[in-house]
Amino acid sequence: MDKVIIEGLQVQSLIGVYDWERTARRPLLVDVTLEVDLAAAAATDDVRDTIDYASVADTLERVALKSQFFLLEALAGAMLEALFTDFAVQGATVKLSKPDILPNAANVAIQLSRRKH
Ligand SMILES: Nc1nc2c(c(=O)[nH]1)N=C([C@H](O)[C@@H](O)CO)CN2
Repeated sequence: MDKVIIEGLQVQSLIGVYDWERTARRPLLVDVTLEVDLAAAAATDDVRDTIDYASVADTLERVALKSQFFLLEALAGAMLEALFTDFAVQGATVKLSKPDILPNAANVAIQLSRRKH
């Protein structure tokens, strides 16, 4: 299956389990892969025949900004829901990274994948 991919998209969200995390939004990084048939766009060279990755980025930024989840899993789930609502995708994977949160780790992340049923 063809894919539309965004890597390292920075979004802002109020997120975290602990009180000290719930006073201000923090930056998160999103990697997203959308499963979509790109044959038409490859043939027509027309952005109207594909999924515009700028619109995908807008959706992800909006979901992150308006939410106040405790867990990365819940935010990733909300992002997947919005992606399936806003775009004609067959499947999607969202990886959410929370950099600089564990002193002895380069990164922490969760990844959720869903397919259209
Ligand atoms: N699987 C997860 N584990 C943890 C999360 C999370 O979102 N998913 N979050 C936290 C805290 O909020 C963390 O950011 C601070 O230690 C802990 N574990």
